[in-house]
Amino acid sequence: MISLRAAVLGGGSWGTALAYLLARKGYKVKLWVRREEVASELNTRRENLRYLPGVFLPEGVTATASLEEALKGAEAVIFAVPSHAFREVVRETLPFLPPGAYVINGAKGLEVETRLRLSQVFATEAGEGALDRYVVLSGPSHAEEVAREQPTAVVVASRRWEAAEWAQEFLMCPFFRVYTNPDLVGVELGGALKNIIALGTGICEGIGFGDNAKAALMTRGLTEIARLGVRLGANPLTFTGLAGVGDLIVTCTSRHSRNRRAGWEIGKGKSLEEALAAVGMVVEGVRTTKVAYALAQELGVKMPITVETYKVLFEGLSPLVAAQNLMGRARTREIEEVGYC
Ligand SMILES: NC(=O)C1=CN([C@@H]2O[C@H](COP(=O)(O)OP(=O)(O)OC[C@H]3O[C@@H](n4cnc5c(N)ncnc54)[C@H](OP(=O)(O)O)[C@@H]3O)[C@@H](O)[C@H]2O)C=CC1
Ligand SMILES: O=C(CO)COP(=O)(O)O
Repeated sequence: MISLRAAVLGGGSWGTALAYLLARKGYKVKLWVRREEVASELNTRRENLRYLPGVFLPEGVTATASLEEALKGAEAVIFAVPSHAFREVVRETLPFLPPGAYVINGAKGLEVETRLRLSQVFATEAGEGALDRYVVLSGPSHAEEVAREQPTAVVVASRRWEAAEWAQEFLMCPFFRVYTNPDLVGVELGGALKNIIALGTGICEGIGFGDNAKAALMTRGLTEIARLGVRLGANPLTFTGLAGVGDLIVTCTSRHSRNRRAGWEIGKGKSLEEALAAVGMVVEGVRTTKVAYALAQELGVKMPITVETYKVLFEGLSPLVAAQNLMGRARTREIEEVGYC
């Protein structure tokens, strides 16, 4: 077995699951968390009680609150912090990033203030050339299942094949199958935008609607994800893959999804703040809805589900009225690009 050194940044559910996976591959893993007391609890208990209870960390994982220590000698640095913390953590990481190390980002979101994808955020901090070693990891992969070695298939994308293939080899193991895709833009957008639809699906379930409504939201949601994605330069085929429909299915249907759960709480009548408190973990779709809503207005892209979700989250629109608004839209074709002969 090849013994590599990896730094995983972020001790939430995803960082903990990825640290578990890499240690099971025989790598030496440093798991960086921002608080000293959390690092020492992880090292003594060997369990992340708050974010991933019931999973025991293999011996190869050592937690630390020092970025310098985490990054020392790392061949790969895996970011698993929420997207709103990504720029700040990248900035703090850069002085210690070993030259030649690959950067793999597992976060699924967009930066609210700039509306940038996270690879663009990375490039603004680390320089454009650093993207040659930057890889995004996405696809249907709930931490709770990965860390229990349940079969999972994901996708890695980079602007350089060599970097994507390196990450593929680095991450792949019998319970974690990794595909490559050259479409960095599409893979990033698929992972971020599906969370909006998962919130919508959760709301719909919370209201008490059935499976027909859920399937309609997922299908029409995919249409608007692809519309915005293509407008931003993505390959439409990416949205038929793991980072598109794959992640959409899992996030809209899984009991593990925090986005779906937050939506469900809202559908049941909770405010956004109450729903987020009930979930107690990151709900990326809330910020992503803000960004996608702004991009849709600015670029003139039709995204009715995103617009109604935005109004429910931020303008106090009743979920029931949002559903009526969607059902009452003017009649239209399913595939606008295909005409009648
Ligand atoms: N969970 C999953 O199954 C998957 C998650 N993802 C993505 O991974 C990313 C991380 O999510 P996840 O692990 O689930 O989140 P969690 O809510 O489980 O944990 C968040 C973690 O981030 C830490 N954190 C929050 N703010 C900062 C900050 N400013 N600096 C450093 N650390 C910070 C928290 O630390 P503290 O406790 O100190 O606040 C906590 O350890 C998200 O973008 C998510 O979409 C992708 C695939 C699967
Ligand atoms: O992206 C995920 C699974 O692929 C995690 O989704 P949630 O953040 O909704 O739990």
